Amino acid sequence: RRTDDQNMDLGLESSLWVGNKRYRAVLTGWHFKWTEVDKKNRDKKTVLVPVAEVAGVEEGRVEILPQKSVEDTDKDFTVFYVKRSSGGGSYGLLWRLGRIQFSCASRVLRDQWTKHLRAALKTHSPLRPHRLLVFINPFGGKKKGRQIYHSLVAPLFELAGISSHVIVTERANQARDHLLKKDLTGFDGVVCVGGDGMFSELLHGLIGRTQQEAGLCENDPAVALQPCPLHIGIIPAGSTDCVCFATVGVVDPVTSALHIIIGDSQPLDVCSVHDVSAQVRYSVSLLGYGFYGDVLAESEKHRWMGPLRYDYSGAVVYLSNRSYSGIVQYLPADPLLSSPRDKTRCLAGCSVCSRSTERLFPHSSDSGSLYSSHFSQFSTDSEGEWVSVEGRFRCVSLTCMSSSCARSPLGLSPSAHLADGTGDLILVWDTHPLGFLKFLYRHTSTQDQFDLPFVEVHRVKAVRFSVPSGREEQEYEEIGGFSSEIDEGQRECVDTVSRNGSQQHLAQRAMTSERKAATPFLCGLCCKKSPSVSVWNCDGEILPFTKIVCK
Ligand SMILES: Nc1ncnc2c1ncn2[C@@H]1O[C@H](COP(=O)(O)OP(=O)(O)OP(=O)(O)O)[C@@H](O)[C@H]1O
Ligand SMILES: CCCCCCCCCCCCC/C=C/[C@@H](O)[C@H](CO)NC(=O)CCCCC
Ligand SMILES: [Ca+2]
Repeated sequence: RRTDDQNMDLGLESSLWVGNKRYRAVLTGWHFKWTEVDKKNRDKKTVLVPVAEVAGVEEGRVEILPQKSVEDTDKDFTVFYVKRSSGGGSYGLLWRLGRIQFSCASRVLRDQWTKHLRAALKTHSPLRPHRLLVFINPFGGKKKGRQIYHSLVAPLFELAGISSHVIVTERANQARDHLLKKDLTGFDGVVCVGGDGMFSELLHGLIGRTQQEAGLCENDPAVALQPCPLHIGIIPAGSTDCVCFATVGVVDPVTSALHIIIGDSQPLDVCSVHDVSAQVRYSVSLLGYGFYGDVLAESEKHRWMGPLRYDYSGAVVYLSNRSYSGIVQYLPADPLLSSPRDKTRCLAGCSVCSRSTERLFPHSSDSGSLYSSHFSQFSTDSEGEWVSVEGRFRCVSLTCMSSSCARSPLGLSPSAHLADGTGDLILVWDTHPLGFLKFLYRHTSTQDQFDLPFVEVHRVKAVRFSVPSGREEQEYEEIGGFSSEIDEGQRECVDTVSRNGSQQHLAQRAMTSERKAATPFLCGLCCKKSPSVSVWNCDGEILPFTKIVCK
């Protein structure tokens, strides 16, 4: 890194006026600051803005939002920058467009300021995008995607000198297909205006395109995937917007637009989900079987309700009181490095994530080989020991990030990291309805949802899931409250660790007294037929297969 002294060629210092107040403005390369000076030449308040957070510099007195207006005066210039707002209890995560209009003593000085500021921007913000491909889903969330983009985002992109090619989608998967097939030359990034489903389309399109160009078959679980050269920007306009919330910290189109403008980026863990034979799917937030799969399947019938469909379907599925048999195998991550029960939160500059590259790819020097060495560890099962559990579950969830969203401000796994190469596997064993309600309710508060006797959480590198043989074909089974069949299921639950191919029995799970006490209550709720197999919810999309291998 160069120091400020070495950057004095970009520096500038002079008096400037804002209205009738005099300021001393200083540009040092990395920073632009202005200090009000009183009549006795004493310094008052200083505002310091990193050059990397300057969104744009305009000649004249300019306003952008809510509408653009320009007063073309030849001694004035306007600087737009990222201003952290404490609104909504988000402690500076909410960003607004700050604006200051300066007057100079002469036009020459004004031109010097605009020239120096723009040069500093080029030098100190080299990762800013110049050309973006924007996909708008006009039907996501509350169907406001187009309005959000045109009124809040496009003016900011224009200010920042970004040219955008906008496509309003006319069908599902259009954005994915475009990324897979069309010419992407000249674009520095892609943007989705929509929800998690739209993000997922772009993710699949970009990963697929990158593998195609590298001549790789992404459906082959043994293939080492190539990293994607393009970044994805998310303008939230969906129902859950979990990827946006968990990465940016707030769901706010202006904040997201500003992150895109200044070239911010956040690496993300992506989980590949393979069927036995069919196409691979990718997940970054929730891969969920049981409750979350059922909620999604139910909610698809009520899309017309908009974001409310999840609340309605959540209640319907909760009342149907289902649990499912399953065999879960997982490869634990190194417990010395982090744990899903620690109290860390993964934010920008997270120490676990900043060391993750080194840890995951210890012998590599460039990103191409980094990825190869990462995935080669999964092609052989030599690293670590697979743990196997079998029984009846309310839900089995795998999340690569916290998956926080407005419904669940701390998320499915509050201390999950965004880019540490691991996911958190949450096993919720069958329990009585009130116990499960307690588990769900804790997602909405700061209470630990893992501190319950029927919940387990494991930080993992890979997971396999299947249903016990015979179950796939069996479409319905009689549940009849906590019937003898469920007790049977409980007795089935065994934890095993496979060591050198041999299965070592660890524990027999017993039905807790809490569960037994709830049995009569349950009978009233669920004496009806229920499917024996659930579906997988993969970031809000239903997977057409049950048996999966994830890494
Ligand atoms: N023009 C379109 N018509 C119909 N469906 C579309 C169109 N464009 C995109 N889609 C699909 O709509 C689905 C849902 O979109 P999106 O994720 O934007 O909103 P959402 O489901 O309301 O929000 P969230 O995913 O955050 O819950 C996506 O899976 C996407 O493939
Ligand atoms: C008594 C109060 C009970 C309240 C229960 C709240 C539980 C909330 C947990 C929320 C977890 C969201 C995980 C994110 C998943 C997204 O990838 C996915 C796509 O947008 N959303 C859903 O599948 C939508 C899934 C919605 C589930 C409700
Ligand atoms: Ca992770």
